Amino acid sequence: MEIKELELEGVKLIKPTVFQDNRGFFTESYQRDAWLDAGITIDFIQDNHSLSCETGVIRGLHFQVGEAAQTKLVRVIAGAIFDVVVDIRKESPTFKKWISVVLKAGDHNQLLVPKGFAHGFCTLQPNTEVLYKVDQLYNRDKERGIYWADPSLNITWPLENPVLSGKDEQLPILEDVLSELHEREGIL
Ligand SMILES: Cc1cn([C@H]2C[C@H](O)[C@@H](COP(=O)(O)OP(=O)(O)O[C@H]3O[C@@H](C)C(=O)[C@@H](O)[C@H]3O)O2)c(=O)[nH]c1=O
Repeated sequence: MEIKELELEGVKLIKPTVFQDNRGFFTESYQRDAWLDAGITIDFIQDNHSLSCETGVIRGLHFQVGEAAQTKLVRVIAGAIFDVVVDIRKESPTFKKWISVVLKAGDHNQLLVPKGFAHGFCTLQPNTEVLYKVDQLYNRDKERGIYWADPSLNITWPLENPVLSGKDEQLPILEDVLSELHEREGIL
């Protein structure tokens, strides 16, 4: 297993060991003790799985606030995504900075998204399936989102007219999300 620290503190790319043979491959896509030994001391309690049928679907940018904030461990088992992580911690030296990673089926890479970051992705192929583990349960009241094309973030998505959910179409820009959370300093 290899772990690469990416440019935003705490965001890691994890490459598990993969055993190839004449039948295909085998990999331990998650093994609690090995991941703990590698410094990923997170108690994952929920697994999520999404299918996006078309190329050019954007899901995001999403996060949960307060006690419901989630660490996510993201991987792709069919298709490919342009995966984006944005630092939304106001006190962080990298506040509003984002990074992207292409995750695709067959490369087995996983992206660790810490609490305090918004997450979203764009599908690069049809029928893309994303699996991710989270360390807090889904909480509809605590979920928030940022509009994918927020000009203050300047994310260079690989397309201009994505397929979005009705919810994601209506998301506010980061500045408005932060004003809404103003009363709750430190919530991220
Ligand atoms: C995320 C989530 C959604 N749902 C439900 C709510 C809704 O009816 C349906 C679809 O939800 P959404 O439209 O929010 O799904 P989606 O847009 O795929 O949301 C996901 O996007 C990516 C980028 C993330 O980072 C995730 O944390 C999550 O926010 O599934 C759950 O029951 N549990 C969950 O954990």
